[in-house]
Amino acid sequence: MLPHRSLYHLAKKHGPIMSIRLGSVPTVVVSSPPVAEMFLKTHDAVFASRPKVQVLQSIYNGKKGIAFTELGPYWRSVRKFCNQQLFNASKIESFAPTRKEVLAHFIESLKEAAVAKEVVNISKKVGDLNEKMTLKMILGPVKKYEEFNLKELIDELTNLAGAFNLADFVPFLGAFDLQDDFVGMMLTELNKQMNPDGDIMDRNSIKAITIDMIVASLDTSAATLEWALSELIRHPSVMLKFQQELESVIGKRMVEENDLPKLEYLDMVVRETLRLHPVAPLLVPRESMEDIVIDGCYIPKKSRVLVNVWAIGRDPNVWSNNVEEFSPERFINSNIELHGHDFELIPFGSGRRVCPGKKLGLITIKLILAQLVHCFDWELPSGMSPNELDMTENFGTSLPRKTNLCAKPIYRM
Ligand code: HEM
Repeated sequence: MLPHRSLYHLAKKHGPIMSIRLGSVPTVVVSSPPVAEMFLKTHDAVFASRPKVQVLQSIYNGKKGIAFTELGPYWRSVRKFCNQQLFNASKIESFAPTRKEVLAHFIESLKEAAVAKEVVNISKKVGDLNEKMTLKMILGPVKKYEEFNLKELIDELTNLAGAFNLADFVPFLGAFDLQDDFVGMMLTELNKQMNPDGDIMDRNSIKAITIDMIVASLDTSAATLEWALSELIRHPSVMLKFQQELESVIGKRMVEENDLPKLEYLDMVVRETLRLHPVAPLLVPRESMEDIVIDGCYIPKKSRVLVNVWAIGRDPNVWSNNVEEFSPERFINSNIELHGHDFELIPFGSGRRVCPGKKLGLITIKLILAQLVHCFDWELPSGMSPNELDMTENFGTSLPRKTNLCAKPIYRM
């Protein structure tokens, strides 16, 4: 059984704070919204660090990225820099034309598949599309990455992490040929903010941060998209309601990014998808920075903390008894949002380490999903009925479907 599922069943028996040992590491598992709030809000400062991941030490050649870096001046500088340079609203907005162009090509290729009555591997296609959109934004106008199957390399890297050797990796990254001006500018800015006695940033630090960013963004958005479309295919009445919203708000044209705030049902579909299928089911592990007692439970310094958001999304005290049912309607008149302040629904985490790519991820997911559903009906192959669709999860760096989602697009515009 996958870890988030085993821990969910254990929590039902032992409660929302469980202390377990993973090897020699004391580990605390959090499984309810009020307890998550205590860890990620009330005592966020104590739990905002990350444990050292041995494998990454060698992958990153002793350099640090952002996602697995301990709390301290280095992480603060990198996070501030990324927020300013990549995640601020105007930067995200400035890449809207790129997203539009890449998506238009994608829809054209699906239209061709529809004419040829072909079954499409949606998981793969959507993964490729998301990769193109994200890399153009993170790496900028760098051409060379297109020569590599980066996704495959990263998958291999994360799967074989134990056996991975950076000696092979650095030359490959060198081929990105990150422009000297860009790297130089980043280094000057970052080193300006560093504590003089602390780490010094160099080209390999930038590579570590860049890789972190790519790994954090690719699988997460792609897995969310394939779950969303799987649930829509399994629930034709939800699909229909969503298509009706698109028809009435958009009409017979492509969806634009500035339409997204008007699509309320889309927003509910995405919230419901992330409730049932949080792609980081245990968030990214935290580490406590001092001894602390929470709810009568003593937690020693350097304990690992796992927040089971998969279990929180199935808490019957919050979501009533139909927790396993995909029902976007549960969000009608609900004020449970994805901002990270409502602990009933925290697929992006919360507090200091909350996902900085949340806004970008949600725009990408909503735009692609709306377009796929507005332009096409989807039919499962070989006469398979919607309730026969396999929904098994596969545990990896994220929580994707075990089998690829394949379906036949039928153009409907
Ligand atoms: C569906 C999309 C996404 C989901 C569900 C997701 C989820 C998460 C989660 C759960 C965390 C850990 C939060 C915590 O510890 O409280 C995280 C961290 C992170 N995410 Fe995302 N993410 C998504 C998309 C993205 C995108 C598109 C990017 C970048 C372009 C990104 C970059 C990062 C980074 C850099 C971190 C580490 C932050 C830190 O440790 O300071 N994520 N994400």
